[in-house]
Amino acid sequence: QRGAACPPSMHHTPPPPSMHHTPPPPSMHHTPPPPSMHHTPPPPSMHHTQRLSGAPASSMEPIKYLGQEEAQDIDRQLFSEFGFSVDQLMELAGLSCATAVSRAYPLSSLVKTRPSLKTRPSLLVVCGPGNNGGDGLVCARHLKLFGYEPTVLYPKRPNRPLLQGLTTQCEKMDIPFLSEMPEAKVTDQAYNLVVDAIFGFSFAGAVREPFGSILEVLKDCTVPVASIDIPSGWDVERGNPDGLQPDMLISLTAPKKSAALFRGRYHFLGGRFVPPALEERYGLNLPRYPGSDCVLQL
Ligand SMILES: NC(=O)C1=CN([C@@H]2O[C@H](COP(=O)(O)OP(=O)(O)OC[C@H]3O[C@@H](n4cnc5c(N)ncnc54)[C@H](O)[C@@H]3O)[C@@H](O)[C@H]2O)[C@H](O)CC1
Ligand SMILES: [K+]
Repeated sequence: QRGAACPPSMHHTPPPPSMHHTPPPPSMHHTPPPPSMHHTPPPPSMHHTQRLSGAPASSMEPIKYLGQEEAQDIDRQLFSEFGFSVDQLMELAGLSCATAVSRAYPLSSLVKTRPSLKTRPSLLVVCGPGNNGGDGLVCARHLKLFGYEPTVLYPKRPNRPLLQGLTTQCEKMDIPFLSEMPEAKVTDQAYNLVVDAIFGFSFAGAVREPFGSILEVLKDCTVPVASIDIPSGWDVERGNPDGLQPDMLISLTAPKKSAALFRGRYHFLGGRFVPPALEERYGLNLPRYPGSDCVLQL
C-alpha cells in the first residue's frame, strides 16, 4: 500500500543543492494516494479552505525550504539571541503536531475495521533520543487530551530532566509505554496511525540500532505514518528514496529541503513561534497562519 502511495518515479531525483526557494510544483502535491483502509480523508472543502489561507503573507515569494545547517542555526538563535527555552518551543511544536494529526485524521475518520480494537483510535508514537523525540512525547500527551489513545515507544531515554519530565507527564496521563517495537502485522492490527518522532533535523549518517530495525518495521506497515519535522531516516536535504514514506509530514518552523520529496497526502506547517525579525533574517517567507491556528496545510 505504501508503494502505491509513492510512485517510484517521483522519489529518485534529489533536489538540486541550490533549491532553497523552490517548493515542489503544486500539481505534485495534489494526486493523493488511494485512501487507506484505516482512514476516511476529510472532505475536500477543508483542504481547499486551508490551502487558500496558506498563501504567502505579503508577497508571492514561495516558502523557503531549509538546509540542515540553516535549520540548526535558526534553532540556536531562538534559544540564544531570542531568549526562548527548549521546553517552551517543544511544547508549541508538540501541540502543533497533535493539532495537525487531529485535522488530517479526525477521531471519526479513523475507522475501526476490527471489533477487537478499542473504541478510541489507537496511535503508536515512536520517539527518538533527541528533541524530535521530545516533540513526540508532547504530541502524545496532547493527542490523549484530544480523545485518542496513544501508546509510546521510547527505547533510548537520555538523562535530561526535560525529557524525563515529559515521560512522567505521559505516564501520569495513563499513556502506556512499550518495551519493544511490535512486528509490522501486529502494529497494523493494533494501531490506526503511527507518529514518527524518531529523528529530526540533526539526523546524520547511517541509522544506528535500535532505530534501524524499528524503521524497517515501519516501512513494512500499511497503517499511515505521520512524521514530525522530517521522515526519520531521511537525509535532511536529500531525503531517502528507499526509506520510510509517510502519509503525513508536519514541518516545524519551516520545511527542510527534503520535504520537496514528500509524496504523502498531508503536509502541514507547525511551530508558530518564529519572531518576524528571525523570519526576515532568513527570508523564510512563511505563509500566514489562519486566525489563531497553530498549524496550516501546505
Ligand atoms: N526550531 C525548531 O523548529 C524546534 C524544533 N524542535 C525539534 O527538535 C528537532 C531537532 O532536535 P535535535 O535534538 O537537534 O536532533 P534530533 O532529534 O533530530 O536527533 C538527535 C539525536 O539523534 C541521534 N542521531 C543522529 N543521527 C543518528 C543516526 N544516524 N543513528 C542513530 N541516532 C542518531 C543523535 O545522537 C541525537 O541523540 C527538530 O527536528 C524538531 O523536531 C524542538 O522541539 C523545538 C524547536
Ligand atoms: K521524525
